[in-house]
Amino acid sequence: MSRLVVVSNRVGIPDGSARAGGLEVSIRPALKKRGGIWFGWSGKVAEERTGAAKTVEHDKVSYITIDLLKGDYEEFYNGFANRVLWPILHYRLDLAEFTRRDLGGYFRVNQYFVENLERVLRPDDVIWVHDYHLMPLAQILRERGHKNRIGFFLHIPCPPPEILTGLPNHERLIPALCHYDLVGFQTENDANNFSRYLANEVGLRRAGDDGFYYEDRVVHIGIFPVGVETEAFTRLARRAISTQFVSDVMASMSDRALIIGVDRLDYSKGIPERLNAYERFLANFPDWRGLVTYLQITPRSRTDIREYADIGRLVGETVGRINGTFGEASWTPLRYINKAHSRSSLAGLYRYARVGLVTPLRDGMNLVAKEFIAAQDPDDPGVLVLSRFAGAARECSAALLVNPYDSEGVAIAINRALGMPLEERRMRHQANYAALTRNDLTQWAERFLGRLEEHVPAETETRPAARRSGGAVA
Ligand SMILES: O=P(O)(O)OC[C@H]1O[C@H](O[C@H]2O[C@H](CO)[C@@H](O)[C@H](O)[C@H]2O)[C@H](O)[C@@H](O)[C@@H]1O
Ligand SMILES: O=c1ccn([C@@H]2O[C@H](COP(=O)(O)OP(=O)(O)O)[C@@H](O)[C@H]2O)c(=O)[nH]1
Repeated sequence: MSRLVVVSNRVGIPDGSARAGGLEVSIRPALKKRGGIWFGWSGKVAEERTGAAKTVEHDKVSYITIDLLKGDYEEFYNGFANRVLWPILHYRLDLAEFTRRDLGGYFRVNQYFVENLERVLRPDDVIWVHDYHLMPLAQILRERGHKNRIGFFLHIPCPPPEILTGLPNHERLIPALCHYDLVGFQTENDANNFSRYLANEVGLRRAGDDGFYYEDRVVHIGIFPVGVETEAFTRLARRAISTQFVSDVMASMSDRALIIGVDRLDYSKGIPERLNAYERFLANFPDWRGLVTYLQITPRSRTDIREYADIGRLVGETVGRINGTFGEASWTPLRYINKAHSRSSLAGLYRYARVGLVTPLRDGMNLVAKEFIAAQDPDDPGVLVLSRFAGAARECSAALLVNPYDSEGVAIAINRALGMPLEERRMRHQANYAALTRNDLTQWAERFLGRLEEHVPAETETRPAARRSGGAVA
């Protein structure tokens, strides 16, 4: 079996810290099983380029990281990746702030990744690149003569061509993905949007059921919804429920029903809209006042970006308003926490909660939704209220699916979840849990890598040059 080299902006070095972010969570077990290299950013900003990558060896995996310079961090991470690609791929053209300087920084850092990566690359390595930070990586590697099999997985949504074409320089960025052998998406919708873009905007010709001819090669497209380690997470939750941490939370609840939300502080997660829905719930279903507590765990994220600071302020104000309006001396309706929690603590809280609120405005997958399901006691499960715009809604269709923009509808769903009869809760939970076991995290990685490795090596799979411009292709 070839050596696996995973490349992503974030690298999950196993240092025991609680970090919020699904990409790290999803890659770690796959690499642990197969071994290999995990290459990416250290998360540190350095004064100058030393050129030295740092390596940590742990359990068959070499974690190799490089620092970014302040300018790289600003232009690549805060700039083009998170102020342009993140909002646009989450359907928020209105929030994108494009500058040519940031675009330059994006390509410069991708080039820097490649220069460091090729020091450790072997010709038969299988390279798996993750996420929107590194879209041009394969093109740069190919231009430097690397013929490895290279796959790309997009963890976040891919919007329709009508939105993608609003991305400045989309003509350079999106077709760059065709230098990968396999491009994977979370849902059918994302994959179809990408295919429509390639067919209609780039004018590529289809190659079989799942690919397109591009220059002298074929790019394959696949759907690989990220899963969780379902059974392991269930065991974690079973153990965590009796820890001191969860016992302390329970004791503080005075038998009130727990509603829980866990999200990075990100506008894509729909937190203000969710809080408005909770406010509506308290207003429209007054019998529940004093009987529920909503706990929102929201670690800060991307704090140097204005939109993230804005959303932080808005959430803080909304929490204050709700507690001020509905709170009593003996009851706080809403607890809002910015501290990141360990997965074990979260697992225990999910199991104890009666309702999980996962209502992003748009989300690639949302692992919190799947973890909430995995954590439940099958004999007495809580209910998941889930946005229809989260990738997880495809598989977890037995959740109460809601439109996160409709605060009254979400309020009704919260009321329904809290009052749901045991039989219905069990049926919904069983259906969702079965969907998770059909596609857990190990299968996700195996399916992606299996598909990547089943194709003949890139250099031998050549086809006639594709049409590079023009209208739709049948
Ligand atoms: O690295 P950060 O800027 O701190 O952000 C954290 C991660 O957020 C995003 O996660 C996504 O991947 C999840 C797993 O597939 C998916 O469930 C979720 O819907 C996505 O939003 C981002 O894609 C990662 O690159 C970041 O590391
Ligand atoms: O305090 C926290 C908050 C979140 N998470 C984890 O971070 C991941 C978040 O992934 P998700 O796909 O829900 O969203 P993302 O943040 O990647 O957009 C999940 O595994 C959470 O359990 C965590 O470990 N501690």
